[in-house]
Amino acid sequence: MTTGTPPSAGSATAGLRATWANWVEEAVRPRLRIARLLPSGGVGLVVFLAVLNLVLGLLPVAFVVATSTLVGEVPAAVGGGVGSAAWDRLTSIFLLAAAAFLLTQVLTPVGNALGQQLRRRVDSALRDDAMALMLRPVGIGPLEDQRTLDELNEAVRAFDRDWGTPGQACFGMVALVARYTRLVALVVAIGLAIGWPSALGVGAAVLAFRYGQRGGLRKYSRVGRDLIGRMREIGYLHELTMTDVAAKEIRVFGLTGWLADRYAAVWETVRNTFERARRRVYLTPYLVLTLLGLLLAGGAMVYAAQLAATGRVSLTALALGVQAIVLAISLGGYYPEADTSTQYAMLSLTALQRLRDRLDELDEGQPTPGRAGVPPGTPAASLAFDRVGFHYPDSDRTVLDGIELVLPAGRCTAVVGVNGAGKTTLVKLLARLYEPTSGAVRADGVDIAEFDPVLWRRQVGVIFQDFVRYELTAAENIALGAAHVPVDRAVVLRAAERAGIAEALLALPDGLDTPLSRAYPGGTDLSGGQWQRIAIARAFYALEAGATVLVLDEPTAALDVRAEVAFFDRFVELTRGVTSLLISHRFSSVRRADHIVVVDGGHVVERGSHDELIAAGGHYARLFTLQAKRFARGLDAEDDEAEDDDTEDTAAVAEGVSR
Ligand SMILES: Nc1ncnc2c1ncn2[C@@H]1O[C@H](COP(=O)(O)OP(=O)(O)OP(=O)(O)O)[C@@H](O)[C@H]1O
Repeated sequence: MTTGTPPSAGSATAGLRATWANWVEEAVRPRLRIARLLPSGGVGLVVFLAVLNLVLGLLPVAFVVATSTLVGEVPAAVGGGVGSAAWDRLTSIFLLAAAAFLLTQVLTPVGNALGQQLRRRVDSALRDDAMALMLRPVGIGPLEDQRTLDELNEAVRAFDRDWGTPGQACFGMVALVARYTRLVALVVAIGLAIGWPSALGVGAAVLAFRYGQRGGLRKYSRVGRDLIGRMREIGYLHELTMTDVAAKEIRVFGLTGWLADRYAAVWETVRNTFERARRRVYLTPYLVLTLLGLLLAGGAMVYAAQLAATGRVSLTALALGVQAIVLAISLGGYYPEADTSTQYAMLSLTALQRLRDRLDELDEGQPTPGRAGVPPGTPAASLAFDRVGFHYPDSDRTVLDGIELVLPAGRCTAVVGVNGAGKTTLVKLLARLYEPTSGAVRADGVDIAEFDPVLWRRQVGVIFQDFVRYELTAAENIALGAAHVPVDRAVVLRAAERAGIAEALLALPDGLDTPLSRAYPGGTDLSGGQWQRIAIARAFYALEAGATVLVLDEPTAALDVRAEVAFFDRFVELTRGVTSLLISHRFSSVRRADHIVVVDGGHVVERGSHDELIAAGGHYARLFTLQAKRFARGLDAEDDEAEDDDTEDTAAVAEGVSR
């Protein structure tokens, strides 16, 4: 025998509580979020639209009341004849009904046009908000965090289409004033005409229909959320097929059939899941609620007919009751102006809120906007990584482990190390895209965290390995190295010359003004190596605009071997007096640097000049010799396929590395 409270009672209460909490979370809070957006559409416009919708809600009811009264007045008017008081009353009521009808026809498009204005204003304000939100982090940690990117993806989906936007949901919310005002007025009309039990029954039937409709839509949208991974895969496969990026490889490897099959299979899974969900979510509730609604509305109709048959209601009351019931029941369906857009907007706004929460959560440990200015000429003595330790957020792996590294001002320091050694991470810390987890980066002894990041970054010209190929003109691509100063064409040209790309750019159809994308009229695309030179020119432009530190992360990865040797031969010359940092995993490329640092396992394992390091016979010497031998044998995997005149280039490198 069991004793105590039956487990079912407690679990039923807990279940109810969970359902309630879930409903508040999914249906109430998101609606409040939509409501909070309304003021951004303009308070005056919102109030005007609300009043307009109130009127639009009442006009059809006025029409029904007028036509019902008209029906009741007909016998007396016909009896009295034209010119009688009853006839005049009939005419006046007819005019009233006509006015209600015409006003509805005139005001509905006005409401729609103003509603669109509300939609545009709200969407534009929200888009600006979302943009500001993503530009808010001083560092890039949040932008490299997958959860943040997922939330962002979900939030901006609302802006990627022109339906179902939060602005449209605001319009829909105001339009609901018309729907529900009409429902209340019709229930009152039914109550007055044929009695309150019928009125409440019809009102309940309409609300039950509405609940079924909206609840179904809510549950259905959950299916979409559960399928987000599949939808992402569809988007990815679509992009693979429809863009030129993967076109070569797909054909060379014969992947077209595989891609088409996979695309079809994922779509089929998604379609089947939605189909099953549609049946589950809509069919049973639809049948139950329709039955309930028909019973209640039918009951009210039958009751009205009985009243009429026994002479307990007037002709006017009967006409009013029947018309009001029919009109009210028509309010029990889907509201195209509100329902779908509200549901999608609720999902987007909830995702936007989660994005905000996630960014707040990630704020801890992120670079903060320091206030101090950067003294002119910094660094005058050195830039130093002072026992810097670092691991990426959400990762326990130590990338830098108390690293000590000094970049003497005005000299060229090279950091070399194998893939994954942490070289790019050093650059991210130097540019304050992340904050060290321990230790500090110091410029002339001052922790750079104290500087205003915007001012500090103007001081540092950085070109990353994955630099951006802006779909802008060649001149703009270079001048973006210092967007805070007006574009100087002479400087652009000089930077292009230093990077060895000026001649190629001037030969383009519009010279420096040629858009570097085939997506624009007169535009052209460049080769990988030419793009890399554009990026290098951007860094030179930053130097001309006042930057004192130059950081190039794998600047020659896309250059051919001969060009790489030539670039490094000139680089030290061109940047004399600049504090420069060259990052490379190719040991042979940095031998001309004043100072070479070898990073491995989060530590500096060796430092010195090329000759000193070779003489030391350590890590650097071993890897340098290994790579030089590979060059000499023409086996360097990164280069051997790039060359037309392979032998000549290999000789150039072999010569370069052994000089
Ligand atoms: N955003 C990130 N989140 C988590 N781990 C990261 C992130 N970026 C890099 N890492 C990890 O940090 C380590 C160091 O990466 P980093 O890019 O600094 O290496 P690297 O020396 O520049 O390599 P390569 O020569 O291949 O460019 C690697 O193990 C990498 O996987």
